[in-house]
Amino acid sequence: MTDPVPAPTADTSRNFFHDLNAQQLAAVQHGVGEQAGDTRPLLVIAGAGSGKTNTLAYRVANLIRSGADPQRMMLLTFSRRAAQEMEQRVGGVLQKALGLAPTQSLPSLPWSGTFHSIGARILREYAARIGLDEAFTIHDRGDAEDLMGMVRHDIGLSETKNRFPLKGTCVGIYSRVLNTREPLHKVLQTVYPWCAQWEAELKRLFGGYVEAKQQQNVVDYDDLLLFWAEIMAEPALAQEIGERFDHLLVDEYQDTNRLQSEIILSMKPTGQGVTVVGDDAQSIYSFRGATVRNILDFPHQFAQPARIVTLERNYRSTQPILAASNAVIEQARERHAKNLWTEKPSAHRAQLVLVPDEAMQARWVADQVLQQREAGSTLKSQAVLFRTSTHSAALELELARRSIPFVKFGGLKFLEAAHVKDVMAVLRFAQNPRGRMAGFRVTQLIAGIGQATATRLLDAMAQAADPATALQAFEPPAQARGEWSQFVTLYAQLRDPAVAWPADLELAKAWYLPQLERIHDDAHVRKLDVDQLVRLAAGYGSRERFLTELTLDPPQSTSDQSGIPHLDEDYLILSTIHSAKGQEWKCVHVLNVVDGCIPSDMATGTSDEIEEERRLLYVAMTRAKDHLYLLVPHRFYVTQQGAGGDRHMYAARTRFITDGTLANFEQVTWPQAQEGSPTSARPATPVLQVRDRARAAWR
Ligand SMILES: Nc1ncnc2c1ncn2[C@@H]1O[C@H](COP(=O)(O)OP(=O)(O)OP(=O)(O)O)[C@@H](O)[C@H]1O
Repeated sequence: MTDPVPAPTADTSRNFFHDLNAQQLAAVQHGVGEQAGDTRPLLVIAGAGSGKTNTLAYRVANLIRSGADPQRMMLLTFSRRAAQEMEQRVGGVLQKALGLAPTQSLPSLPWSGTFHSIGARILREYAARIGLDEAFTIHDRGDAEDLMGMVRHDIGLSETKNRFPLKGTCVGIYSRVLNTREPLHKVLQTVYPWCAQWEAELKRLFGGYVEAKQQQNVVDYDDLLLFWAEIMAEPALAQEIGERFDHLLVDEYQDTNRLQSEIILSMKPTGQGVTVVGDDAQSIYSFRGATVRNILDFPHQFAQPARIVTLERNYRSTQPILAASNAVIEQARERHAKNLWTEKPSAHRAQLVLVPDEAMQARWVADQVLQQREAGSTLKSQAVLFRTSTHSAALELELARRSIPFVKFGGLKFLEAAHVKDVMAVLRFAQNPRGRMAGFRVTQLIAGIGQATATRLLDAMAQAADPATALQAFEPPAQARGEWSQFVTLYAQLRDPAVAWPADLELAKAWYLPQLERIHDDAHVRKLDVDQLVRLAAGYGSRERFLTELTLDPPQSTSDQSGIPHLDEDYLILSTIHSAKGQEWKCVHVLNVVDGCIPSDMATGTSDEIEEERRLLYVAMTRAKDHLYLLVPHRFYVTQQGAGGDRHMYAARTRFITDGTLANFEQVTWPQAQEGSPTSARPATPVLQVRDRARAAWR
């Protein structure tokens, strides 16, 4: 139980609002206290760096100090990290404003989290009422693809004469249909035209996939939203759930999809108590089915029109950086108009740095990062951003060569590492004995058990009334007998309710480490991740919560990656633009600001895609506080080109920085052209294409 929050006094009110500007204040006070009669839903259009996070935290704190019950607030954020940060900030604001002692406990927000994790909680609570077994486990994207691949194979689609779409593409299509609420044929037509001929087969495949999930009692990411939306389509349940919450607040609303907006609407059809915050200019997740329409259409979706508050003062960037960013976004086709302004003057314009190629780009960035550090900026206050994870390869080499520590976000994720998946699979298989994917993975870790035996075991389990008993009774091949009986013992321990979390993870680890030694040469490196998993486990109340939360929002990095420094050290941030969302740094470098990269050559099909690429560049630029460098390599590796291309092409500056907007940038060419310097001119046409020859030798 948390202590009740003391009632505000006139004095604390003055202090409370002291830090906010007029627009932020309007958002914080809407419908609260004297304005309680205003029941309109609230849309906060928050320009980049305009204090969105702060404003939302203040609003939540203001609601609590005015008597709202934190247990009856649902706060939906984009990541688990954002939810935790919000809880801390709200606590901080309340502590400061109400003069609470540091020892006094602050209200927690039990219903804050991502749409998917809150969806998982609702599903578990309501499982019995919607015909779901509450022991369900959750498939991440990798598992979903594997299961789709199995069904694809089982129904004979992997042997079609013309190649049938790969399992990853099939999951992509399936997920898009669910999240956008569009019919299959439309999704095929608009996003996957090369798969349109397979419509009938895809339908059959998706039917089989749904069937398989149900048999195994697993749900995938999309089901968490879909089932939640379906619960909400049932009027009695919708009313019951809607009435459990007085306030529904959604952050990063620009990156929600149709299903998510349907959920909000059905929970609060009148719009009373609904607050959404976002910036249509920063919508960058349409590849996941997000639609910028949600934020554009929000004002008119409820029984009463919404109040719109626009935050236009930017506190992050200097005036020249903001001017350059505004110049990029002003050319967008459709948006909620706003005029971002700042009071931070600076003599430094954003720089457009022209370099000969990606190797020189890496050198320039490394030089610049060190110079900035000499000038007093820590490495942590600097970031290098890029469109795609692979684009930092040359830079990573250069940084390693110069011993500059860095951490990369947006590459291989912790949970994608094979050994982490192995341990998670052991826990999941114990949690849900019908989960075939986890079962396959785990049983094949046992020496002497291969695919055929694993299939025999899982079939027996699927047919049994009690799958765990079927596992105990299973007869393995003679050569696996010893190892098998160890596993059977472990499995029984993991299913024993007397074993309290996280002791079961310790048991799983003790069983797994010898397998790890046997399977991987670099077991000692991988063991660090397993240790990390055990450390993480302590933060979760139960195995079920651990599995759910980690599957939905995994930690970002693995020890496989080179040079993860200790957290107390200084290190440079490398990040994809997508993973840089919501963050800010003193100095920001953006790599490969060329056509073919931003916009990506994979995304130039439709004007919607181009618009999203423009917003991506805008998001990258608006992360910078004091210094912004956009790098334009002259020669650039492109992924899509006609036959015979040498895969490096002469690149042009991104189309989003037009000639008309160039005045906002300082152009720098590096290295400066010198007589006879090899980099001062385009290289001559090569006499010999050794790479072509090498390829031709195998044709
Ligand atoms: N009223 C204020 N006075 C002074 N500084 C502020 C105020 N509001 C916000 N800031 C500062 O502005 C910066 C940007 O805030 P925040 O990170 O919340 O922005 P944001 O709107 O979430 O940005 P984005 O959408 O671009 O990620 C932060 O450094 C924050 O401390």
